[in-house]
Amino acid sequence: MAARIMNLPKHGLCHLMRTSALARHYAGSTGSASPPQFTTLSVDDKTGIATLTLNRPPANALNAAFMGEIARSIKELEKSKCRGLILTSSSERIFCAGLDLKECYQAEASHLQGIWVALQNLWHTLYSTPLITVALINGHTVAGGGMLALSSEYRIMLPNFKIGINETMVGLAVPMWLIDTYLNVIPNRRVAEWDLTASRIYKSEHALKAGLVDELAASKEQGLERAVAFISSYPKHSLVARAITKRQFREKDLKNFEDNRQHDLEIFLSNIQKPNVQSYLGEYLESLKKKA
Ligand SMILES: CC/C=C\C/C=C\C/C=C\CC/C=C/CC(=O)SCCNC(=O)CCNC(=O)[C@H](O)C(C)(C)COP(=O)(O)OP(=O)(O)OC[C@H]1O[C@@H](n2cnc3c(N)ncnc32)[C@H](O)[C@@H]1OP(=O)(O)O
Repeated sequence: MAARIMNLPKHGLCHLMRTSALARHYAGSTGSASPPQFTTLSVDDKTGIATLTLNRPPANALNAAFMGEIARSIKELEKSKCRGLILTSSSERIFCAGLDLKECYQAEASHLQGIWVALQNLWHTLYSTPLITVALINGHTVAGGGMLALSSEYRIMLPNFKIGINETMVGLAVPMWLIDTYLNVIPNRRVAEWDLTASRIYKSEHALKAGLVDELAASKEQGLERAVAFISSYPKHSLVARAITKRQFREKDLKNFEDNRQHDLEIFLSNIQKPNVQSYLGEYLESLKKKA
């Protein structure tokens, strides 16, 4: 396979687009269009499949710059001839630990707003992309990390890791757009309600049984092979119709989100700044440190 790192001359436009009008326009909603810091992107010339590797040690915790970078890469890939995207992690233990909680602790309102808007934009971009998306979950993925995995179309996970949405455990409600995303994967409302209210975290093997992930792979290499096989299973001639069909399935969720985007931001800002939530967040961060 002739994979290229960062340059996409045959498939076009990805990196040229960082300075194009579209990239500048997009930067308005996904953060500044500075060069990638926290991800690497490679595209296989033969298959047109891109692999975006999350690389923000130690936990791939999501801050605004990181989320903006992921969202911009997706938008750029949409403009190239890429057919599919594999999301994975450079870490051997953690796919993504969700929002960077250190940046949510005792932060200015404007900073918190930037984080939440970036999270909203990232969700919208990934959930609505016409690209065929696969999350290759080669480590733990919780909260915002669970969001990345669940917004993708297909999930391949390595054994012995954790996946789930644990927001109620950190004292906060799960937003409607994430409930809709969860239901798109686990349509059994009772199970979904139980999982999200109880902050249920699944081990890989149980996640497979529950339908939260689609396959387990023994290694990252095997997972990559399976991800390529999944994306390649869609014949080229079906891609446009496929993308329209995917969009139709997700349209209602996207519209609900757009209708409530501002309200969702206000709820987050109000909750995250509450003294009891901040105090709990401080303790939670200490507990993460003490584990080391
Ligand atoms: C307060 C919540 C804010 C808003 C939510 C409100 C509502 C919205 C609801 C849903 C929308 C979706 C968005 C959700 C918001 C979030 O994402 S909140 C994030 C919640 N995340 C977590 O609770 C994960 C915490 N981490 C872990 O459980 C474990 O680290 C993990 C299982 C991922 C990996 O375990 P392990 O391999 O043992 O690693 P360590 O625990 O040792 O961690 C390694 C280092 O990474 C640091 N770290 C881990 N997680 C975070 C994090 N989220 N932010 C910042 N830093 C993190 C950890 O401290 C270690 O650092 P060190 O090596 O000690 O320096």
